[in-house]
Amino acid sequence: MMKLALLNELRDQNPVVFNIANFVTVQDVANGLNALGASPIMSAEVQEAETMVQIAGAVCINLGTLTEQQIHQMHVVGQFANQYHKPVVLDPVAVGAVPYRKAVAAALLEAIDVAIIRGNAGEIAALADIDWQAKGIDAGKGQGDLVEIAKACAQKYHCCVILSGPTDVITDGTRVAQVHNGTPLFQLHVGSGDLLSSIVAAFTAVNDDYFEAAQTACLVLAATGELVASQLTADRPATFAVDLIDKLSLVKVSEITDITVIN
Ligand SMILES: Nc1ncnc2c1ncn2[C@@H]1O[C@H](COP(=O)(O)OP(=O)(O)O)[C@@H](O)[C@H]1O
Ligand SMILES: Cc1ncsc1CCOP(=O)(O)O
Ligand SMILES: [Mg+2]
Repeated sequence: MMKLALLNELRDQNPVVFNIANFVTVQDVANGLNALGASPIMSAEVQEAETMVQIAGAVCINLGTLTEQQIHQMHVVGQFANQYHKPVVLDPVAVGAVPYRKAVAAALLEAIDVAIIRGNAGEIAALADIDWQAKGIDAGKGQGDLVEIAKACAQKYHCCVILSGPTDVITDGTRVAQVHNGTPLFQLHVGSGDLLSSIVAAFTAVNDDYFEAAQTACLVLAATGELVASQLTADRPATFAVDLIDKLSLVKVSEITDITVIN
């Protein structure tokens, strides 16, 4: 069930979201979370992993620019997150294009209980072992039914899955919700997916029904982007990115409710 009141809850609670981020989009993610009403913190040092997890309401692990040292940190952080009952969101960047990354993600998913996996079609299909032609960090092309792919991934890893794209498919392996809001401008801005994953983590920090938290996060970002795009006179990816940060801090529940397209 969609619960947009969670946006106000998030702003009241201002949860700390601990991100193992990539070096490409880290600032967008920090500013986007901050604007929305969460409190981002990034760390790459394994020595402070336990404290970071303790002070956080949720953890987002992004594989974007992984190194061996960081993979070790991801395992340590994930284990502390499970120990302290903090939800983990995994963003499996480019696992559909790079087999090494798929192996890293599979090992993490074996070792750690993850609340939500958030990826594009190419990434989620790869994790579900379904044939798809992913392209770098992008979804690429494939034939399959996106709902069935997302469900297969959720069933395989016993967690919620968000398969994002023009329509976001959200599933716990049985129940399915789809958010149809958004704008193609998201695809012209590198980091839209990373921001979504961290926003998903922020909502899991304030709501322990992860299927519900995932839906709200997808709708809030997609609808906010759609509102921003409706004010632009041409496709301006850079302006879109800046205006998106502004709108994430200004957007009201009523504005999102007015344009919500979900089933
Ligand atoms: N063509 C599109 N139309 C509407 N929204 C989109 C479109 N493509 C992506 N989005 C939105 O962009 C965000 C990032 O998703 P996505 O592009 O799938 O991630 P990634 O950047 O990891 O590939 C999501 O909120 C998704 O709903
Ligand atoms: C370009 C790039 N290279 C490694 S991570 C990254 C950013 C991925 O961002 P997103 O998946 O959110 O578009
Ligand atoms: Mg991505």
